[in-house]
Amino acid sequence: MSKLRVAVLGAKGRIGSEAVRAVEAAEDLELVAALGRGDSLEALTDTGAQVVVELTTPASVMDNLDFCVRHGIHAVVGTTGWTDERLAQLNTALAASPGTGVLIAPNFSIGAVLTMKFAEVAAPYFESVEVIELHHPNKVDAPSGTATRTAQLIAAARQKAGSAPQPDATATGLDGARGADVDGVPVHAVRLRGLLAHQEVLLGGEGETLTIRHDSLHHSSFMPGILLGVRRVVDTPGLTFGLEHFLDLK
Ligand SMILES: NC(=O)C1=CN([C@@H]2O[C@H](COP(=O)(O)OP(=O)(O)OC[C@H]3O[C@@H](n4cnc5c(N)ncnc54)[C@H](O)[C@@H]3O)[C@@H](O)[C@H]2O)C=CC1
Ligand SMILES: O=C(O)C1=N[C@H](C(=O)O)C[C@H](O)C1
Repeated sequence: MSKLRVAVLGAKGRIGSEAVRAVEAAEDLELVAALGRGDSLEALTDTGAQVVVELTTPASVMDNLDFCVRHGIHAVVGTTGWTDERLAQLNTALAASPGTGVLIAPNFSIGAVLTMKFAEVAAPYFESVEVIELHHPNKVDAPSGTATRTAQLIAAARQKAGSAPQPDATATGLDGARGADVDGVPVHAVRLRGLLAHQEVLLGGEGETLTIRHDSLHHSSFMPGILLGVRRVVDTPGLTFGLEHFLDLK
């Protein structure tokens, strides 16, 4: 059986360099391009890449995906910064390129995907819920894509269940002290040397709290999810948002 031809964008970055090694080590995949900032995207078509793993920056991802989708190259995207407007733009591009698949995964690690799922399930059973994400200080975006997605899933689950707004008597204080408001869920971002990627979901009810915590201790935690995405996206046209759809965890 012929190997899937894979390219990595952001190949010199923290996660991109790990992804290069993971693709090289996979027997069913062939790394045909490893591109960094300033490299021409023509290398993707020249080398016949079938799937691109996009791990760059929120500022670069849209142009890169536009090129891939226009050329019928599937993409597995870990880069953050997704908004409704960006997703609509991507969906429009995909509609013009039937058969092309794009997976956007706010987080590729199985523990983080499960954290989101557990938080979604638990959220309607508690009065209060807040998200704290903790990352290395070189991260350019805040809050993290994972925390934003977690808060959105929590908010949707609470709305569906008819949950009341969260109790919060805060009337005065410093701007930002209560975190960012993502669909009514407070999200707090910590940047600390020594950390990699961590998240806590704090849930509180009468006389009890529940804490769901996940820690990515090494970039290797994201590799099984990236490889799964590469293998599945080629048979999944259109936009898939969240690795849970490839884990039968919806
Ligand atoms: N979904 C997930 O599980 C994960 C997602 N990420 C996300 O992946 C992205 C990258 O994270 P890091 O590796 O930590 O950042 P990084 O800054 O270490 O790496 C990004 C790399 O992309 C390169 N780059 C920028 N524009 C480019 C372009 N147009 N073409 C090719 N390369 C380009 C940069 O020069 C840099 O080497 C971030 O958005 C981060 O949040 C990171 C870890 C896990
Ligand atoms: O920048 C990172 O490191 C990470 N980014 C992703 C995010 O913003 O959620 C995934 C993970 O948290 C690591």
